[in-house]
Amino acid sequence: MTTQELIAQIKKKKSFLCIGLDVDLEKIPKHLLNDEDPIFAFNKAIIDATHNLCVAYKPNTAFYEAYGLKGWRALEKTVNYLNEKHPEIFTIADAKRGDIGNTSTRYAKAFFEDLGFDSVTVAPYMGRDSVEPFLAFENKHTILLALTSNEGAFDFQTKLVDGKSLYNQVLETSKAWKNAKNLMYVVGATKAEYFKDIRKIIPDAFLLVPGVGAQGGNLQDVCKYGLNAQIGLLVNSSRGIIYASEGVDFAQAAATKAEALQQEMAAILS
Ligand SMILES: O=c1ccn([C@@H]2O[C@H](COP(=O)(O)O)[C@@H](O)[C@H]2O)c(=O)[nH]1
Repeated sequence: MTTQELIAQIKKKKSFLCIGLDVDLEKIPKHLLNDEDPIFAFNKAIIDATHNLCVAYKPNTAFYEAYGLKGWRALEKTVNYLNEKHPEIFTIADAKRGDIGNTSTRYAKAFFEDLGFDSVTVAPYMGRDSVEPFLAFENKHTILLALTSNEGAFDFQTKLVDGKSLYNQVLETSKAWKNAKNLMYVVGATKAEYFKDIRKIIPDAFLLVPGVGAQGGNLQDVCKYGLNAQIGLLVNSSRGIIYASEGVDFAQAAATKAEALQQEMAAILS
């Protein structure tokens, strides 16, 4: 998907909501456990109920890898379902990959070509040659970890290196990489006070912003400095939406939570 197609979808739906599909069999409604593929059954119901309210879905691959082959098959069925039924939706494999160049190429092929995701999250710390293999794919997007939502972000990412914080160095250095137009960045909603400085370095890039909902991040705070002329934000909520109810009404309850965020976004955009 091109960035322009993503922006057009955001404007049409008045939403920059990304829903995280982090499926935990211990948290999904019990009646689904009788299904042949409970993970996919859960995702399909959530997608059917919420696709008009969001522009992206982000399965975190850890939640699928944890179930071995069954999990990978459910992940594949989920992204196939999205690509077939809702091709306008932006898909994010939250896999946090990155390795030496030839290995990164295999990761990129796995997520972009085999599974057909629009984007994948990548860790920047092995440097340029570990990220450029992902950037080589036309109309696919590499979402680089910049300033993450967790407490541990302060262990390294905010530390000064040559007078600048490490996450700052990640943003500035990566801008010069080949095909940098295919870069987006992860910035946690819990770090809203950093958005002003981040936008000075990367005014035009899209930011994937996890941490609203269960982690306590606030949409208004993120938008104050995070929004740019092309919107430039994908704000993610996972547990806060998909586990709104444990009952048979779970998908409707998820839609109600998603709609509350979408309405807040529509008001901000207007
Ligand atoms: O900095 C980061 C990077 C990734 N994540 C992931 O996003 C979701 C957040 O889930 P919630 O349930 O809405 O808290 C999850 O998959 C994380 O692994 C993040 O939270 N922070």
